[in-house]
Amino acid sequence: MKIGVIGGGAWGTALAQVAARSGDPVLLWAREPEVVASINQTHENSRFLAGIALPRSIRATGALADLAGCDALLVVAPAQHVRAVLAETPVATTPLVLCAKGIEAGTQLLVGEVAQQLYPDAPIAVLSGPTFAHEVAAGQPTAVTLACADAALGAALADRLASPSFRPYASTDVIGAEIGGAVKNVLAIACGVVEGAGLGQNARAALIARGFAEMTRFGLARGARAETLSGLSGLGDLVLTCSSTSSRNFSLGVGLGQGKRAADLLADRLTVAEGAFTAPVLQAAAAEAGVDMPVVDAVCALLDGRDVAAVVGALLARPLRRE
Ligand SMILES: NC(=O)C1=CN([C@@H]2O[C@H](COP(=O)(O)OP(=O)(O)OC[C@H]3O[C@@H](n4cnc5c(N)ncnc54)[C@H](O)[C@@H]3O)[C@@H](O)[C@H]2O)C=CC1
Ligand SMILES: O=C(CO)COP(=O)(O)O
Repeated sequence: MKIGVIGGGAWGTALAQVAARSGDPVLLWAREPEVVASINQTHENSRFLAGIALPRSIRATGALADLAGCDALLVVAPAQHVRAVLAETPVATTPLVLCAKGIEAGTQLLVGEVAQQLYPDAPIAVLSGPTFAHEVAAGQPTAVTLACADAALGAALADRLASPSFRPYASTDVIGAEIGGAVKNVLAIACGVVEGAGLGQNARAALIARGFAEMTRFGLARGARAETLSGLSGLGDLVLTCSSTSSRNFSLGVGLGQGKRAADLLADRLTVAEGAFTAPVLQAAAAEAGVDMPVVDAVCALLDGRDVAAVVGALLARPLRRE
């Protein structure tokens, strides 16, 4: 199975390396000419994944047309850019494995739904879980959810990507796998705020638990299965991203908690903090579905520039309720 990767950021590059562990050639499309040159000439992505030596079997291209002929495509562009990039990609019936974590602004579609809308005849899979790119690239043990409605194709993709340090778990719940990754990014911002504002470890644990309740309510309303939400792509990724400054979303929250402005924190960022884009879309989608998501609402208020103490105070002053 010849793998193509769409997106030469940290995660696309790490996944190209995962796919190359079999010894087979991997073709990676990157948007930036300097990334293409860096991978092809120095076998390193010095812009997005510096310090990791890549095998020569990974070749980079700046032309999406070159991906024609791949047997499966890993889609690793940021969520808000998946539609534009996929629209230029020769796909037809090639299986698409969505690896971005987010919800499209405007349409409220998960990235797998965007891909399905563009290519109704392409089988869709989702790869998601607790996966900091630099740990995966360094060969540290990692487990993910690999969800595909076609269980046989899901198993073939899992076999193709598995290695002693990368362990995919099969699922057929594509929606559930996507919702976990999209929602946890927003909750990670909230946990970063707790850190930045010095609110303590109790508050962080409470946010993880109550945030997971929000993820579950929203996920079930969108048709996700409870066991997927409590698995690697949901609770697993939530715990990872809510506990480490290696998370871009958590780090953004730390800045907000310190009273910095979202616009300043996001300006000139080289890397993507998906939760900042997902938060308002998720808030609107939850409101339309009649799902209560107070932590997500609080993150939106902070991204809009509201005062940290006022937002935290309002969250804690809500009427008491049953767990
Ligand atoms: N970095 C990580 O550890 C992980 C990231 N992800 C997800 O993978 C997706 C990609 O993130 P990273 O690889 O980390 O990106 P990154 O933050 O390392 O790099 C930014 C990426 O955005 C791309 N980009 C910027 N503007 C663009 C545009 N207009 N059109 C298309 N692409 C554009 C850049 O080419 C680059 O590939 C995100 O959804 C992220 O949540 C998922 C798991 C782990
Ligand atoms: O999705 C991730 C880990 O699973 C990466 O998280 P950040 O995008 O917050 O860095």
